[in-house]
Amino acid sequence: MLELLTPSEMGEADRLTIAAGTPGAVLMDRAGLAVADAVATRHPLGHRIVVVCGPGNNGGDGFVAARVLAGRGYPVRLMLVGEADRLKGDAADAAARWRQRLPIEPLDKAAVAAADVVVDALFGAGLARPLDGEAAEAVAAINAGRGEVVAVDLPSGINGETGAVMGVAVKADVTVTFFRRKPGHFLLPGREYAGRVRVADIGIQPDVLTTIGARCFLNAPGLWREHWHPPAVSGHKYVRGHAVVVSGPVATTGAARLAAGAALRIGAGLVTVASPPDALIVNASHLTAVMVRSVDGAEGLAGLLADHRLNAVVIGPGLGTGPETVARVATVLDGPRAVVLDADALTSHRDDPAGLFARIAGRSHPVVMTPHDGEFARLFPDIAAAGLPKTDRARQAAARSGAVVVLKGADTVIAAPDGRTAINDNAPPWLATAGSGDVLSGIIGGLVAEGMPGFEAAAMGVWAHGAAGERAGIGLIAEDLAPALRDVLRALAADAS
Ligand SMILES: NC(=O)C1=CN([C@@H]2O[C@H](COP(=O)(O)OP(=O)(O)OC[C@H]3O[C@@H](n4cnc5c(N)ncnc54)[C@H](OP(=O)(O)O)[C@@H]3O)[C@@H](O)[C@H]2O)[C@@H](O)CC1
Ligand SMILES: Nc1ncnc2c1ncn2[C@@H]1O[C@H](COP(=O)(O)OP(=O)(O)O)[C@@H](O)[C@H]1O
Ligand SMILES: [K+]
Repeated sequence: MLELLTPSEMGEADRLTIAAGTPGAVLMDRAGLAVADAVATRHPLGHRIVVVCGPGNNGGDGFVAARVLAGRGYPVRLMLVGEADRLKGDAADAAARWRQRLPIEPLDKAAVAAADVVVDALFGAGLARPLDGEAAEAVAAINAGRGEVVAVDLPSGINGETGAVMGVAVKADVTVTFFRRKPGHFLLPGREYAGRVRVADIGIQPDVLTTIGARCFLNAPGLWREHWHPPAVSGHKYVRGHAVVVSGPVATTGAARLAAGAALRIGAGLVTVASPPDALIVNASHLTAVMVRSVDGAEGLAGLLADHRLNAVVIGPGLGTGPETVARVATVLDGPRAVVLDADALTSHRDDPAGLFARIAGRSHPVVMTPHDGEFARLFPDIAAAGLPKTDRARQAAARSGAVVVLKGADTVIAAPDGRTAINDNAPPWLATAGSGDVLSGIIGGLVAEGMPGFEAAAMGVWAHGAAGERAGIGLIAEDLAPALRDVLRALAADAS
């Protein structure tokens, strides 16, 4: 159930289902019934219900829900934004059945304001342009009301593919969507408008997903858990990989240590900080379980990495930008190891991103990049400027670079070069704190050292980082994250057994 379908993919699911013999009207009846059930489980008989319908099939679902709820004895009023005689197809039929017993009213703002529950059936997958006029007024009235708001499929005004607000949008408490959730439920700002998202089965068969080629997922353990193995009874540290984190100069060593501690905590068997000689004393005096080695420049790094048991490298946090960093990145990418590129390792390639991508091309070991928006725009300026949904930005960047791209933020998107994307939704706002990104790069570095494939390691890393942040709670500083990973791992291991 982790697939997320864009409105056009959902339309395809709809068409395939209808072509296979289920009439559209049946799908609409099931959708409307699911909405009615969601309202009825939350509201006792007697609660006043207002259903606000739009001109398309989202409105059609609203007509069905209104009829079902009225049939169960709720006081229901239905208001249509648009002309009743312009309704078409299944929606027109659903409207006709409603009208056999009760009237279609124009928008009555006072009634919307006073309702115990408002069903938002204005627009869903068919939203085509920003809302204005009466539709925008209806949204304002719904948002001003005191009752609970139950949105049909999407909060009206939210773009189901991008999560963008098209002019204005309904703030829902609950959104009832059908078959599968949509990217717009999780990409910001959509996530803040959707409330709790419920998925209703309306009889669309999962095999349509293969035909559609659904490639976007919600980031949750089901996406990667089978690729993660808790320590085995017969295991030892040498089977869980050896991660190297490259340290910056004496004044900026903390980032590498944060990453190294996280790599060890997530489960890498051994972790070494590769330290410039003049920073060795600083690193050594702060590290215990993490090892430290004195490594001078790109050449020194090449010497350390000649030992191929050191199978994963995290490079970038606190490193400094410039040709020396470019040279070290080239060294790291030139050999059989997994690589996580973060922060200064990314920014240092702003003048020659293609040179970096050429080094990544054709590698058989995973490369994961973890840019925030600023770093992303330095490496992929055209993609950043094209106004694409976040999922498409990350996907295009992964395809171009050959790396797994983790485009960070409150709604981090993970994308693989093969086109898969995952949207993360578990990161609490207090994760946005100095050094938090360094910890993330270390977590992912630890997971690729353990042998996880790049996409799954990146997705699990982002999820575990969010879960650790949630467990540590408000007031978190980056140092708190690695300790909090213990609880996260314990729960995952218990779940896997
Ligand atoms: N797919 C499925 O499997 C199933 C789908 N189902 C349901 O169908 C919904 C999709 O229905 P849909 O395609 O009719 O689109 P919908 O969201 O009602 O909007 C289109 C209408 O709005 C209009 N319009 C658009 N933007 C506007 C604006 N800014 N301002 C004003 N008007 C605007 C547009 O007019 P036009 O652009 O043609 O002028 C058109 O009239 C989906 O969300 C789900 O609830 C379920 O029944 C079960 C199975
Ligand atoms: N509003 C937010 N809510 C949740 N997580 C966030 C938010 N803003 C940023 N993050 C997360 O915090 C981390 C910050 O990383 P980064 O920008 O590299 O910061 P730093 O360089 O200080 O470590 C990323 O994992 C990012 O996804
Ligand atoms: K809606």
